[in-house]
Amino acid sequence: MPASSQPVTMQDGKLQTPDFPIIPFIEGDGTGPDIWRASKLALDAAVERAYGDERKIAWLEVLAGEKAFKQTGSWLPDETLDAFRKYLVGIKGPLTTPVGGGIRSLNVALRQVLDLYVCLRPVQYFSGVPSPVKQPELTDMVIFRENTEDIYAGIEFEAGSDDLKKFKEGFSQTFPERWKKVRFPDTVGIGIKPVSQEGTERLVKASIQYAIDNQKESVTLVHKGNIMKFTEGAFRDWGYQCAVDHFGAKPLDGGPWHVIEGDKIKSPGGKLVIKDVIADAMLQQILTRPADYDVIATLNLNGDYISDALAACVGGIGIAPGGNINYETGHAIFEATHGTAPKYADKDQVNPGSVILSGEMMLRYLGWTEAADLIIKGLNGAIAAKTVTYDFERQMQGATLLKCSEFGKAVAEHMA
Ligand SMILES: NC(=O)C1=CN([C@@H]2O[C@H](COP(=O)(O)OP(=O)(O)OC[C@H]3O[C@@H](n4cnc5c(N)ncnc54)[C@H](OP(=O)(O)O)[C@@H]3O)[C@@H](O)[C@H]2O)C=CC1
Ligand SMILES: O=C(O)CCC(=O)C(=O)O
Ligand SMILES: [Mg+2]
Repeated sequence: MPASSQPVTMQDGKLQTPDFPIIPFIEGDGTGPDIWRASKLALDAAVERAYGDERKIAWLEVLAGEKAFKQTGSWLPDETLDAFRKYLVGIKGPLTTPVGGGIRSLNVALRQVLDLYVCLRPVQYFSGVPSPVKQPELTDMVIFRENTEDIYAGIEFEAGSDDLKKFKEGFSQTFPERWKKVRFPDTVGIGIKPVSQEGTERLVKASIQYAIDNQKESVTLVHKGNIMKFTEGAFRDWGYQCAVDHFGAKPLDGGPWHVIEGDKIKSPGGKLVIKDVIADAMLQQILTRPADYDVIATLNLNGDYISDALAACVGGIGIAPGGNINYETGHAIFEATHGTAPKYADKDQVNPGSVILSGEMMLRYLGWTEAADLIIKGLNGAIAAKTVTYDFERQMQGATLLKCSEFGKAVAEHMA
């Protein structure tokens, strides 16, 4: 790192980015190292082309996942958490979470420990990308996924465990009638789904503010509140309440939809509609009526499902970026929507587009818009030239197949 490198800081609610910011990064498991090499090349190229010697990212590798475990015996060393705490803004590759047993998700742990309550996942179509839908350009949505609560909080009791025995005793004694409703009580495993008004409010508030700042027409609260009334249903009710309390929303045609109007609303229609949709219906609406949706505010698990489904509509998770953000403290870790794609590990094959675009989001978050714009230019150029990785090439007529590393270079070359 250059001697002049400094941390990003938050002052009076505004992020301050020095010219040589220290940015911690996690390479990631599986395809992570391949993707990171390609992404770093593209990100550094954008910064250099935009600012010459005036600005440069001082990358600081921090460990997590398999690499961390091999080197330190810890999956998520304290030093890594300390670095993200200290340097505020970072980026990461995907980390493996075993199914059924083993360690709990390190990705979720990072979000919870740093209280990165918004998982921001913009889903937009890049011209020329192959898509399974007829009009992919109609999909232009931004997901605000609650990132710290819901079933992801990890309060689970394994069937047959001592903890579950204790839980069952307490629950069955306190709520005997409810306990009787459990179909197979001897072999049941139990998960708890915490959803709070505070957690909902800060997420929905951020989503409405984003919609106002970006002249969007609607925010849709997506929930399964007909079935999970006091968690997902409460999310919907608290979401509408948040629109009323913080933005002066008024009921639309008697409710439950609301509308925000006034000087601060600069959307083409002059109003911002706050509406809600039940999650299963939403998963078909994104295919049948994508143009009806702009900003999506939803709970953790719904947001996870909707992210991959929406990404598929615009070309897949090879090109689906994201950021985990706490808007009050400024802490943010940018990362792709996809996982480690283990069958492609070390083959230099997968699309680094999601991490490159996550880096683009990070540059914009840091206020380095010129470099962020160059990433978009480079990516558009590489796609327009039909020089793409396997995931696009297999669906494109006349495309040239590039390796992961070659795609990173192609993005950099098309910035010119
Ligand atoms: N934030 C994180 O770190 C996340 C971590 N994970 C973890 O990742 C691991 C693997 O999860 P899995 O369910 O297989 O999901 P993945 O997202 O890793 O992979 C599923 C499929 O998506 C496609 N894909 C993924 N990444 C890319 C890419 N960069 N370029 C092109 N195509 C891509 C591939 O499709 P195809 O086979 O068609 O080529 C791949 O087989 C799990 O341990 C999971 O917990 C999962 C999500 C997020
Ligand atoms: O933490 C994981 O392994 C999976 C997380 C995930 O799928 C996501 O955040 O989209
Ligand atoms: Mg996911």
